[in-house]
Amino acid sequence: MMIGNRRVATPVTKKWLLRLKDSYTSGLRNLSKGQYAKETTFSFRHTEVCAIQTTLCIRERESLFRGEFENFCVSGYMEIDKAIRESNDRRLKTKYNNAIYVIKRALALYSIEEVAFSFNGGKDSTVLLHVLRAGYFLYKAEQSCSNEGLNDFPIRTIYFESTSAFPEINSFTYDAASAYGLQMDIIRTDFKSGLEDLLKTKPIRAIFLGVRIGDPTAVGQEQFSPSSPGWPSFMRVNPILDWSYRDVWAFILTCKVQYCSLYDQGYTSIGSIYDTVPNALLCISDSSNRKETFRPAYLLSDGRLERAGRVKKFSPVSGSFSAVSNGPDNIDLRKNSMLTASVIAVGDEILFGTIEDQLGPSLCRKLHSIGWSVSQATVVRNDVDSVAEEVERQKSNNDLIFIYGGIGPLHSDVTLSGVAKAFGVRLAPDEEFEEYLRHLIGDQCTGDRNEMAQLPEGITELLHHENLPVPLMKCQNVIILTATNIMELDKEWECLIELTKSGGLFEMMEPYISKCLITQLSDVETAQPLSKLCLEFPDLYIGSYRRSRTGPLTISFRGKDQARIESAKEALYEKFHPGVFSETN
Ligand SMILES: Cc1cc2nc3c(=O)[nH]c(=O)nc-3n(C[C@H](O)[C@H](O)[C@H](O)COP(=O)(O)O)c2cc1C
Ligand SMILES: Nc1ncnc2c1ncn2[C@@H]1O[C@H](COP(=O)(O)OP(=O)(O)OP(=O)(O)O)[C@@H](O)[C@H]1O
Ligand SMILES: [Mg+2]
Repeated sequence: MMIGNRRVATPVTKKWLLRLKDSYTSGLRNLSKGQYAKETTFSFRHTEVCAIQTTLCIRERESLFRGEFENFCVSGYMEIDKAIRESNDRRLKTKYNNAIYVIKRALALYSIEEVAFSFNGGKDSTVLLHVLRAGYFLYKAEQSCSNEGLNDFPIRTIYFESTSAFPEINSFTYDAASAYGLQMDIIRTDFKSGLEDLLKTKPIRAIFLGVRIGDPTAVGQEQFSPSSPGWPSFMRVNPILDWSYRDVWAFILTCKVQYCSLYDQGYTSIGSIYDTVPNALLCISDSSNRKETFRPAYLLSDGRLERAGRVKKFSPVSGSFSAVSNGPDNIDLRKNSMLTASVIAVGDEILFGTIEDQLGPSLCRKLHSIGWSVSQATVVRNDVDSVAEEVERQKSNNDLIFIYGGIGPLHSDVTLSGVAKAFGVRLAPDEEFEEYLRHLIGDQCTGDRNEMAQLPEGITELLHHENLPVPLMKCQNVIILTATNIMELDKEWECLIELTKSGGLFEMMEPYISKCLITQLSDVETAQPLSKLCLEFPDLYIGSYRRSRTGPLTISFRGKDQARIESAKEALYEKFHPGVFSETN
């Protein structure tokens, strides 16, 4: 593959490099030092080759675009079209051609007054801006059989401006609008009412959006999708719906178009200032001055993790993650909030009683230690439907589900199929996962290996950690553990916590505190006062249990507020003679 005057070998040999981070960062380091001669050959995986390719493009680009906004460099639609046609990225060409086809179809179906472009300065929006311009001018050229008089871009552009947008996004949007002569309608209300008002006064029937498969809002959408029930009526046109994260960056870098500067600071998908941080997967920490810097967005190797910088924001007040969804005043009072998980073990042997499940109880303790509640721990049979039914039941009632057992190449390893079925997707081969397996299993085993590399399509995130030989998997809110014993579980848990701290995988809550009292009082004596105590302290979990019918009764208090636990304990003491309770762990 020729990139500029350098040659980078595509991975023709079987020597794939497993450690993605190390291999490509060292590759890129070398490249940036300019040590490689014209014919240097690398053995890289396709994502790495793409990263190197984009780096080379960006370095050319940097020299072209210094001085960004003062001198916004305009790309003509002909240049865009030419850049794609001349590129040897076949996949990008296909994606581009499909998008142009969708745009031409839309323009054939609706008049120019009836269409609008929803533009917000994000990377997907930026791609759409250029593809839409190219599509529009190509369409017009076909119609009029000439290129003359084709300088204006008349498609109405709508921008929902918000005070919670990043200033960089705002200024990029305005700069792009003036550079490309966009006719902007600025709307300062929410999407729905803004669109309602707009559609009352304008004849808009179709809106182009930069939505892509993998965006949470893309679920169920096609290239032409009517707006949802309850929304004003229009057609959503999604020309880049099937583009991946890689395709987006390949387009931007191949066409050398400008994009918002935040993407060079580690932001990979941009929402509001309250719910977006740089993607921790791009973080370079400098231990000498304790400073964190971030690599640019186009270097994110696994596009499925583009939203890892969304939703959670580090809260300096509490020193840990908190949910900040609606603004700074809404900092979560984590003591009162509750997140629930459920735990599913897959294994006929546990149900036969041949094997004792130790992972479930350990996982429950671990979840409690990070402040999560466990709503249910179940064991299901090694059977696709049993797994699917249980996951389906639990996934909407819990924030997270942990599932283990039934992972591997054996006939009884049905967990992934069950998870796929629960989400209504199929299992599909995953190249990246297969590489991990190949490294782990070696080349002796071929048949089963491929089978194991099939993952629920479109919903699986691989959770990489350097201490894990094979990544864990997350399918929406289901985390699939591969541990088969406590030691392996401890290790996987440690990795999950580290990933959470660096990338906001799930939320760490205020841990639970518990206190236990023991007494020789009988159940009959304690029953009524305890019931009353539960009503007085509804925010605490107050339980009681015996380890034997004749031994002492244990009363446990569990909650997140030490003072409340102490008050409940005192309130219980007051209901009985002094000295009948003693404290234990
Ligand atoms: C022009 C436009 C049309 C939209 N139409 C719909 C719709 O029909 N149904 C819907 O649920 N959301 C609709 N939305 C909202 C988006 O699905 C989504 O909530 C929004 O783009 C925020 O995405 P983000 O959370 O990734 O930033 C629309 C948004 C825009 C800008
Ligand atoms: N504030 C907004 N104004 C206009 N259009 C918007 C706005 N927010 C979202 N959209 C539309 O929804 C699409 C999807 O938004 P999304 O945030 O997923 O992508 P993006 O902003 O283009 O890129 P990124 O994923 O990097 O944030 C946008 O491309 C745009 O068409
Ligand atoms: Mg965005």
